Order: sequence, then structure tokens, then C-alpha cells
Amino acid sequence: MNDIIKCVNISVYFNTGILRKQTNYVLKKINLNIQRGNIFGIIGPSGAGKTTLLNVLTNQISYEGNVYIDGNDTVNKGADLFKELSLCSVNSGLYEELTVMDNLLLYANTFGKGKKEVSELLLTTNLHECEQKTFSKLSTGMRQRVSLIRCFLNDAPVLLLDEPTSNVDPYTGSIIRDFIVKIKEKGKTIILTTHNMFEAEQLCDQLVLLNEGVILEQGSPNLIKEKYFQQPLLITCTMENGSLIDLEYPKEKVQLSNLIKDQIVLSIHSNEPTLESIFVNLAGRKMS
Ligand SMILES: Nc1ncnc2c1ncn2[C@@H]1O[C@H](COP(=O)(O)OP(=O)(O)OP(=O)(O)O)[C@@H](O)[C@H]1O
Repeated sequence: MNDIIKCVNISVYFNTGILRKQTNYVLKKINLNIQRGNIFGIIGPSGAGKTTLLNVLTNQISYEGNVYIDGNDTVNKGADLFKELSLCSVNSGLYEELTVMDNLLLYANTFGKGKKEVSELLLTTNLHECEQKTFSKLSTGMRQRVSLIRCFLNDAPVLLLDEPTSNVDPYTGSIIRDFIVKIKEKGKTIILTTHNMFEAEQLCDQLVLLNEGVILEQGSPNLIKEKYFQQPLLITCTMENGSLIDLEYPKEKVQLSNLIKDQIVLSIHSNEPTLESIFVNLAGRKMS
């Protein structure tokens, strides 16, 4: 297998309560294999442990278990780990009083890149008109995009993106998602956290559904959906005259094909499971 990252039995606890005597496990025996060149999603509601897991991967907190990158335990890597992993969370490593261009040139120059590369990245993320703006004057969506570019400029093979589209409008969200796909096309491995199931389905090659520190399910979005696919499937056809016809598949598949052949069907909707509905069934709660 071409795994770039492997997590074995990862657990994290914090001591809480009066005198910090209560041990609260926020990740419980997590096992992950992340394949090179994939977009890997860590999906879960607020408090599920997504950021904690990223902090484990970047060795920023204490944990039980082992994390391997390219077969080597990350605890032995020290600061060199950040040559292999680049963490993007909003505002991280950016200076409030510098312009967007100056902020990014600081990183670009360190990694042998210059103004040309930064300008191209600003254009790709629709930020070209902001390059002379001071970072402190940017909106959340602009900050997210600058942070993402900074993270990409590090030249690390693995990028960790903590909720890259949270608190942004749908248009900015789609620019960010397109940029993430472009980063993947450059051969990078991307690990992202999100509560957005649409985003997870659209972007991720593999994902884990995380709830209260436990993995409920993992795999590709399609394989997970296939696993929970149950027959009979209810199919609702909206006809040209506005009427709705419900059919059961496979029992009524002949009627369904006759209907499509003989009449004008404007839309077909089926109640196949979504990642959201699978999560709700497994966790007994909604994503947000
Ligand atoms: N330093 C800490 N001390 C005590 N508990 C903590 C600490 N950091 C995180 N936690 C707890 O760990 C759990 C997981 O937090 P985490 O930030 O990883 O969740 P998350 O899935 O990233 O949530 P969100 O989507 O809201 O960012 C939460 O219950 C949180 O309160």
C-alpha cells in the first residue's frame, strides 16, 4: 500500500475537573492509513476531536500510540516534521501589519520562489486585487485563502487544512475547494477537517466519520454509501404536469423504465443514503 501516514492506536486525554483529576479521553484508539496523493477527510461535528487529531499528526500535543510518516515515527523527527507536514489554520504564521504580498513573499523566498509564483497563486484564488492590502484588513474568506497559499508555499508533501471553508460564503467556498483540487493535482496529500458533508463528498478520496473521539466509519464516500444502501429504494419522479409518482426499486423497475420511455419526467429523486444520514444513524445525532 502506498500509505504516507499511518496512525496506530492513537488516544488523547485531557485532565479536567476540580484539581484536574478527571481523565477525559477525546480520541480513543484511532487507527488511520492515509494514502499518498489522496484528499483525506476527517469529518465530524464540533467537539468530535478533529483539531486534536491534526495536533497529534503535527506532534503538537501528547498522545498514546504512534504516528508514522513514510514509515518513520514522527516523535523522532523534531522540527524536521514540518518539512513534511504543513498546517493551515486561519491566520497561522501571518503578520497582521504586512500586506498580503509581503506576507506570502516571506514564505515564497524561503522556499526558492518569488513574486511570479505568489501572483499566480493569488490569481488562482481570486485574491489578485488584494495583494497590496494589509492582512489585518482582510475578510475571513480572504484570510482563509491567504493561509492556504502560505501552507502550499512551504513545499511540504502533506498539507493539513483545518476547516478551510468554515465561515466563508458559498462562492468563496467553491474557490477554496477548486484550489484544494489543484493542490492535489500537484501530487500533494491533503488532510482536511470539515463538518460540511457536501464538501466531504465532493472532495475526499477517503474519509473518516469521527464522533466523540471514535471512528464510526471510514473509506471512500462511495463505498461508505454503498455499504449503507438498503433496498427497496424509493424513487420519486416529477412529471411534466407537476405530479409526483413514487416507485419502488427494484420491484417496479419495469414501470420506471416505461415511465421514462413514454412520458416526460422532469426530475428523478431517490432516497439513497447520504453521508449526513449515515452519520445521523451511526451517531444518533446531527452533524451540527
Ligand atoms: N486543551 C484542552 N483541554 C481540555 N479539553 C480540550 C482541550 N482541547 C480540546 N479539548 C476537548 O477535546 C474535544 C475535541 O476538541 P477538538 O477541538 O479536537 O474538536 P473539533 O472536532 O475540532 O471541534 P470544532 O469543529 O468545534 O473545531 C472537545 O470536547 C474539547 O473541549
